[in-house]
Amino acid sequence: MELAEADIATLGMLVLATSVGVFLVNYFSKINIALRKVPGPFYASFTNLPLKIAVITGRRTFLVHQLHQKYGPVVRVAPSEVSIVDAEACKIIHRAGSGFPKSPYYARFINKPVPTLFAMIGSKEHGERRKVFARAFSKTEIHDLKSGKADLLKWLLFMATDISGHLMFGESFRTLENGEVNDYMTTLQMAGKGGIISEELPLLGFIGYRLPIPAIRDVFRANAKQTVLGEDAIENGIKTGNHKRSIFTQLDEGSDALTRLDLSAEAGNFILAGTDTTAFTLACLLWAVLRHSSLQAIIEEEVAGLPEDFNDAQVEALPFVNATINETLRLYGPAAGSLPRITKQGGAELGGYYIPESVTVSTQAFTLHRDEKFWPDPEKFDPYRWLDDSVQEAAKMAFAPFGTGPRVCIGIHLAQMEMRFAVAMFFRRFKGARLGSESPMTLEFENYFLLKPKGDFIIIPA
Ligand code: HEM
Repeated sequence: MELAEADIATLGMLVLATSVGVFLVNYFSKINIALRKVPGPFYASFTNLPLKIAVITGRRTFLVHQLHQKYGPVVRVAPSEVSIVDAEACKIIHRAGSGFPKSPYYARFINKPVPTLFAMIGSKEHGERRKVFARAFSKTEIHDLKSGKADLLKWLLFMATDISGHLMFGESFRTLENGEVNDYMTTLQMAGKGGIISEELPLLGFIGYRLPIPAIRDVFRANAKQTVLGEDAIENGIKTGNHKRSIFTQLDEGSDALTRLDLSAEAGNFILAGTDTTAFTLACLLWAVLRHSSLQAIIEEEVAGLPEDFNDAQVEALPFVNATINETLRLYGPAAGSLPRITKQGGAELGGYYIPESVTVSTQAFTLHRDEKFWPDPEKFDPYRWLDDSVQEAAKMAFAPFGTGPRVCIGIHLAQMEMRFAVAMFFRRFKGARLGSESPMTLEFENYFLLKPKGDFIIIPA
């Protein structure tokens, strides 16, 4: 017994000594000394624990936003991570040839031994892969490809899933028709959360993957399963010949170098990147508009003027519909959290501070989109601000819902077209619809990389 107590005491001393050692090494490291001038909470100079806890509880973007409100546009959020929302500095970090590669953080979005467009780090490798997909995702090609009570988010996810199926595999998943969540959707919903928690807490990921409790185990297995489903869909498409009508037939020079493994990895990532993003944005848009009957009336009037067989160019010409989509992306953009990059060799001067090399610098549109310098009364959902010419300057400096520079979203035209069509169709078909009383009064989000609106979004047709 006495021996056990002595052992515990020794162990305690060891843990304490190790913690003090780690603290001292971190505190007096070159990076820490260089970053001391960067404002931020004291803990950030020696631990990333509060940030980690925020990540695994789905609150990272909001913690970082609070820190910016307290400390300004450049904030140290962890020993070797600085968050930057100074508009000029964000441009420096993301522009072509900036020398700030994506951080290894993006590896959590792949589940294959091959990197994908989204996760590639090297700019040469990324440039080559981007060229292969550039034309297929261009506005012209995307155009040519398209030939009681309702749970809004569910139906929007059905829509986005079916469109993704069409584009990636030449075949719809038919979830809209069947009205049922399929295996692919359940997997997608879990993949983001499972991947991020496993990356932050590998031991929990390891145990979760093996737990005999399906509800928990499936969350940690979703990433791997999503890849298998992607492979199956590609194989099926090839067998049936349907893939000939998919995005993968529009590829440019260099596509010969893509293996079957590359294709299914890219397909898996495209579906992940393109499904929830558009569905979440549309859910927020409909929620925000249906809460303001005056906005609803203007949109209903605009879309009522479209011909029966309207096309995308005609919806793109409707000022209020487009202003409303932009305003939704500003306030409720689904990918507005941190986009981490690594500082280049020799470090850089960003937002008035010297940041040494090899430090993670993350920028977040969530905060940039609420900067009063550019967006007066920033928390107000106000599509009218987009009808004023002066908004152009603000948008150039501080509007980046799809990212900017060479890593800007490749699906931007697809997403915008999908959202324009969905808005036009909804407000033509469901004139006078209203939100059910179950719907949330204010929007709150769960943040596992994407910002997913919380709550039931119930629509009641007129
Ligand atoms: C409202 C809808 C969407 C939003 C807000 C959005 C947002 C973003 C953002 C912010 C990035 C930059 C990430 C970074 O720099 O770290 C990005 C990249 C990307 N997005 Fe989207 N996205 C949307 C829809 C789509 C769709 C429909 C696809 C379809 C395939 C897609 C595929 C991708 C890919 C592959 C990348 C990586 C591009 C590269 O690194 O070259 N996204 N997206």
